[in-house]
Amino acid sequence: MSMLTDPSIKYRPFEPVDIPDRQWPSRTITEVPIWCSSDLRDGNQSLIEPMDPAKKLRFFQTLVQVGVKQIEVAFPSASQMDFDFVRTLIEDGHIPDDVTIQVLTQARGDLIERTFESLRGAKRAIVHVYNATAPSFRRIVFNQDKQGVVDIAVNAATLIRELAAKQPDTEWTFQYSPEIFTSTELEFAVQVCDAVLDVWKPTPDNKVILNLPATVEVATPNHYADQIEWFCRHVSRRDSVLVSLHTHNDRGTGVAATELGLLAGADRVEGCLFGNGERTGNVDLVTLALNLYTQGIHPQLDFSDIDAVRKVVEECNQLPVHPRHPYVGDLVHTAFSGSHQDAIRKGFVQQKPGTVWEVPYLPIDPADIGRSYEAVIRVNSQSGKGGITYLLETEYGISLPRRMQIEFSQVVQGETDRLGLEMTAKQIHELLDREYLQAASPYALIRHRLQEENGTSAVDVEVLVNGETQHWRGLGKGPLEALVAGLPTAVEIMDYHEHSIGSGTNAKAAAYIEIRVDGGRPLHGVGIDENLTTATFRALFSALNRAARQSGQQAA
Ligand SMILES: CC(=O)SCCNC(=O)CCNC(=O)[C@H](O)C(C)(C)COP(=O)(O)OP(=O)(O)OC[C@H]1O[C@@H](n2cnc3c(N)ncnc32)[C@H](O)[C@@H]1OP(=O)(O)O
Ligand SMILES: CC(C)C(=O)C(=O)O
Ligand SMILES: [Mg+2]
Repeated sequence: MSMLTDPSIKYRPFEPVDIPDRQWPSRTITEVPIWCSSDLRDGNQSLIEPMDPAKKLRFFQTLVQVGVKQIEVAFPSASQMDFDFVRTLIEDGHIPDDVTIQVLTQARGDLIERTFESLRGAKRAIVHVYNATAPSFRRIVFNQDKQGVVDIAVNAATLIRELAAKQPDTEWTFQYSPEIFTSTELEFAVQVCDAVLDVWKPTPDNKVILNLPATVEVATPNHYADQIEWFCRHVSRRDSVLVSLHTHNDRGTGVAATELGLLAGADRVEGCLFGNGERTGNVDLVTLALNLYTQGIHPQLDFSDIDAVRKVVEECNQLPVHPRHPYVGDLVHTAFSGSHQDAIRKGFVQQKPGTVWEVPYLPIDPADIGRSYEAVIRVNSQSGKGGITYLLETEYGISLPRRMQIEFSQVVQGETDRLGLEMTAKQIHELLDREYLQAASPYALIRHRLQEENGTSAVDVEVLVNGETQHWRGLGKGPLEALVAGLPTAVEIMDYHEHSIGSGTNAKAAAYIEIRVDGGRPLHGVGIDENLTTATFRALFSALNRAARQSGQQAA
C-alpha cells in the first residue's frame, strides 16, 4: 500500500459554508471566553494508562490552582473508578465554591440515571450529554434517519430535565453536544439543537451550553469559524445559549480553529492543558490563554509557574510535553542560531522594566511564566558571538570586547563543530580558560615588580621561557607600555579593555588585550586577577602565547 496518485477517489474535500457576509474575519478577540478543562475526561480517556484516583485528584487541584472554573471531571457511567472519583470530589469537599464540575454521558437512559446518581449532593454541576449527528454516524453507528437521531437527543434531554428536577438542591446546567458537528449538515445541527432547547427551555438567566465539537478536525480553521457564525445566526434562543467550542487537532490547527471560532461568536472553550486528548489531542488551553496574554488581555488563568503545571500534567498523563510546544517546551525560549542570539541579547539590554515587550524573537517575556533568562540562549555549531557573549556575561560576569567576541566565537565554533554537541555556559567558560587564561607556554609570567616615578613606570618581570628563567625590564608611560618596551619581540597594542567582575572584597579585574606580534595577525589575550596590573600583564602574556602558538602552527 502506498499513497494514492489520485486521492480524490478516496477523500472528499469539505463543502464551503454559504455565508458571503461573514463577519468574523474583521473582528478581534477582546474578551476572555469561559474556559472548561476536559483533561480528566477527554484527556483521560485517550491515555495509554488512564489516571488513577490520586492522579486525577492532583490534576483537579492543579486546574483549580490555575484558575479553571469549569472542569469536566469524569464519564461517571463508564466505570466505577470515574463514578467514585465524582463521589470523592463531592463528599470530601474538594470542589471550591467558584468551581463547577461537569460530567459526560451518552444519550442513553441507563447511563444518564447513573450519571445523576454520581452527582447526588453536588452544589452545582453541568450535565453534558452527546450523540453523534453527522450523516455517516447516523448510518454507521445508529442506523437511524435524521428523525431517529433527533429523538435520541430529545429523549435524553427530557430524562435529564426530569432527573434534575428530582435533585433540586443542586444548581444544574445542561449541556448538549451534537458530536461530529463539523461533519454534520448545518441545518440539521441547528434542528437537533433547537429540539433539545425546546425541551430544556433555557432563559437568558438560566442558559444552556451548546457545545459544537470538531470531534475530528476535517477542514481549515476558517471553515470552522464559518460553521460557528452560521450556527450562532440560526440557532433559536441565542440569548439563552452559551455557544461552546471543542476542537481537536487532527490537521494541526486546533488553536487556530478555536480562535477563529471565538471571533465567530462563541462564548466558551473546552480543551486540555498542553493539548492532550483523543488522537492528536484537544485544543491546548495553555496556548490559547497565553496567546490572549501576549495580546495584552489577561486570560484569567495563571501560568506564572508554567513548568510546575507541566510537571503535574506530564506525571499524571505519563506523556511528555514536546520540547517545541508553544510557551512551555524546553526549547521554545531558547535560541541557538547566531543572528537570533545577537538580537535577543541586544533586546534584553535595551528592554526597560515596565515598558512594552520588544525583545526580538521572544513573543513573551519568559519571566512572566516562571522561565529564567539563562535558559534563553544556548550554544551549538549554529551559534554566533551573541549567545557566547551573553552566556559569559550572565553566568560569569565576563564582558568580552567586541573584536574579541568575534575571535572567541571562532574558537567555540571549532569546538562545537568538533564535538557536534551543544556547549553549556560552563563548557564555554572552560574553553575560555584553556585557550586564554591558562595559556602559559612558551612564556610563563612568574612575578613582576612595578615602580612608578614622575609619570614613568619601570617594570621588571621574571619569565620562564621554555623552561629557562629570563628577566626583562622596560620603561614606559604606564605599566603596559613599560612591559611592552621590555619584551624581546616587537609587539603592537591594537586594543585594550578592562572591567571589574563582582564587587566589594571579592571583586576581580578582567583585562583584554589585542596585539600584533612582528606584524602578524592581531590576536587577543585575557587576564583575570584581584590586581588590575597583574590582570593586564597576564592578558599580555596570554596574547603572546597565543601568537607564539599560532606562528608555531603556521611554521609547522
Ligand atoms: C468524542 C468522544 O470523546 S465521546 C466520549 C467517548 N468516551 C467514552 O466512550 C469513554 C467511556 N465509554 C465507555 O466506557 C462505554 O462506551 C460505556 C460504558 C459508556 C458504554 O458501553 P456500551 O454499553 O458497551 O456501549 P458502547 O459505548 O460500545 O456503545 C454502543 C452503543 O451505544 C450507542 N451509542 C454510542 N454513543 C451514543 C451516544 N452518544 N448516545 C446514545 N447512544 C450511543 C451505539 O449506537 C451503540 O448502540 P447499539 O449497541 O444499539 O448498536
Ligand atoms: C463528547 C464530545 C464533546 C467530544 O469529546 C468530541 O466530540 O470530541
Ligand atoms: Mg473530544
